[in-house]
Amino acid sequence: MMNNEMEDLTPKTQGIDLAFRNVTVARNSKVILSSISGHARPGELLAIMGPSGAGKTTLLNTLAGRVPMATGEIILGGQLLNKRLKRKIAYVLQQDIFFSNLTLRETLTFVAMIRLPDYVFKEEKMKRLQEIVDTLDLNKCLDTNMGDMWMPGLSGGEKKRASIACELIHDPVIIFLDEPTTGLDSSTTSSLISTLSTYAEKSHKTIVCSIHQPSSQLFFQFHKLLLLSQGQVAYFGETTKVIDHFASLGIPIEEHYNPADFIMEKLKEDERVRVKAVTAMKDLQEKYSAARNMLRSVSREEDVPKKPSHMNTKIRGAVYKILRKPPTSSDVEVDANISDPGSVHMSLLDLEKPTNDDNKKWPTGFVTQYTQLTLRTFRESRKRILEKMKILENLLICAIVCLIYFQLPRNEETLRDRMGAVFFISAHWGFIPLFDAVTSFPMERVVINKERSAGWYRLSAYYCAKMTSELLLIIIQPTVFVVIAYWVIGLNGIAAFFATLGTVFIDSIAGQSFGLFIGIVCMEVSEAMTVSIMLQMGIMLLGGLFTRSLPFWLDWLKYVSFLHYSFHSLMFLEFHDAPPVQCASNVNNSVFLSCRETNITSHTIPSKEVLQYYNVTWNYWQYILPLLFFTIVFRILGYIVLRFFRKPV
Ligand SMILES: Nc1ncnc2c1ncn2[C@@H]1O[C@H](COP(=O)(O)OP(=O)(O)OP(=O)(O)O)[C@@H](O)[C@H]1O
Repeated sequence: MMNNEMEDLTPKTQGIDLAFRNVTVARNSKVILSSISGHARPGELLAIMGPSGAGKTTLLNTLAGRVPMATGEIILGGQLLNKRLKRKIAYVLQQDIFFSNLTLRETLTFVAMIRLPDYVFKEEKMKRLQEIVDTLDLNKCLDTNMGDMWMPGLSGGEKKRASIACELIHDPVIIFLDEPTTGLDSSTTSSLISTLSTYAEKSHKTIVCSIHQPSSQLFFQFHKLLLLSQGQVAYFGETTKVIDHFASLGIPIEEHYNPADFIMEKLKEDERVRVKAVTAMKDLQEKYSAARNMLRSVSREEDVPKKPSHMNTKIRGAVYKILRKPPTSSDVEVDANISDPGSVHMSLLDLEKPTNDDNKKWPTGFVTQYTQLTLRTFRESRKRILEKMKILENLLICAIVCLIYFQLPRNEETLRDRMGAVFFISAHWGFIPLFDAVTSFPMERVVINKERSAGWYRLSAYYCAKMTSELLLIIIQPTVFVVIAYWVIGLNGIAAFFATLGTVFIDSIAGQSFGLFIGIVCMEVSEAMTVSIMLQMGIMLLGGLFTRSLPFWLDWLKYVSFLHYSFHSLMFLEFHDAPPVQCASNVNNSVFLSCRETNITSHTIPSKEVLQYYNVTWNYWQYILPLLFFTIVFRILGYIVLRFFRKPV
């Protein structure tokens, strides 16, 4: 059970009022939300309830500033929602989105380090983290993997609490939760809602939470209720007054009936009840809106103290009468003045003056973000890249290559095999990181989008971390492979060995860059895989092993294949300054001039001639520089696509 003693949790910021007026959202000419108004104060837990498809998630997304096409007013602490305020909102999404390979401790430590400002010492950050872990009773699963549908990890309830912990860490002023009880058993649900309710009261925070159909015990833990039906307000007010309100509309809630169940059933089953409830709310809100406008015009006139305003006093009296006596018998709370940015909340505006820290776009600086993201990506990727099965697969492939090409004699008959071995090394270590990278972006896209939407860090910090944290990991396997295969096959000597190792690293990094770019452009694993397989075929064919002379109109294509450069640079290393290659036993069949010349007795082919025969006519750096160029260009292009074409909402 969760720890309801919230004393430990010492939030530094007080919550602020939330008010929204006439929020309307339409998509593809379909109205999803129509003129939704309401408000919540610090210390209150507001429930947004309604049948499936009523618009709860859309409303929460809109209130969190994530629906650009929404119209209406959203006012936080007296100010219209802006970028600065958006960063103070915590939004716990319906799905719990995490990196599955990280433990809860690693996940929460990352969040604390990146979301709490740089001026807070690490010890303080960890203390705050521990308070939240205690409050949400997450101690016993700190070292469990987050997990996903393929890998066992935290339970549904623990994951939900972990999502909430990630949002509470940065001490938000307002918290939105989209159906936090989905998939939880009744005792976990009840414990979660009572934790939220206590947290709202004790820490004076405003909490808005969408919920399907709570039990009656749970229902009354919410201070306020906004009932949605087909995108319209069917009730807004105190939860305790909902029964009286429906009774006043001629819809009495039967005794011992769960009010949430009753209302939802009535709204769903009987269109007349639905229309009645919506119309009553609309009338009520229109009356209050008119009263508020009158009040506002009176206030404006009074700002110009020219004439004594006994007329105004009369109007005021009338307005207050309307406000005191709503048209239904219940005291349904309607946004009378709290949502008015021009009146009461002007005072809050002064209290909420942005500090220098508030004005900062990001909670932490680039260095902290880069360091923390590098650490997290390294931990997450380590388990993926150095997966046991992958290591085994590569060792097996290495063994097969060693058996096939074991101690190749250096003669003309085996020259083709030698070339095949070199091609295999360059293709294998170009494509393994390519395919790994192709799937890595689409797989982490959901997590990154969630974090980018909430403004956790700069895209540049994430991208640089992603580009550098995996470098060390992607060169481990080719190193093992080359160290073994190079000597078993019997390739060129020691100097060429180190150059080959370096070239294979660059090949792998070029492959990874290309893969990352495809992954960013496609963003869906299946689409990215299809594109990569098609490109792999093209790259292989243009690599230089299968085709020596391409039609002139296709010949240029080889220059856009990274494999062309890696293969040719490895060929250069294999035959340049290398021991001579013995001519074929029947020199008349030799393709090399040196072997066919009768006056030559050595019967060896100079390296230069071999290289020329295989069209390796450039020097080493002329092959390596384009490879490096590819690496850099694809990384830059990847960033541009992510930055401008893959923006989260
Ligand atoms: N992009 C869209 N285009 C068209 N209709 C949409 C779009 N997004 C949502 N809707 C529709 O808007 C309505 C409200 O969706 P929303 O997800 O907000 O409902 P909800 O109350 O949260 O539902 P649930 O409880 O099932 O999660 C639904 O009918 C949905 O089909």
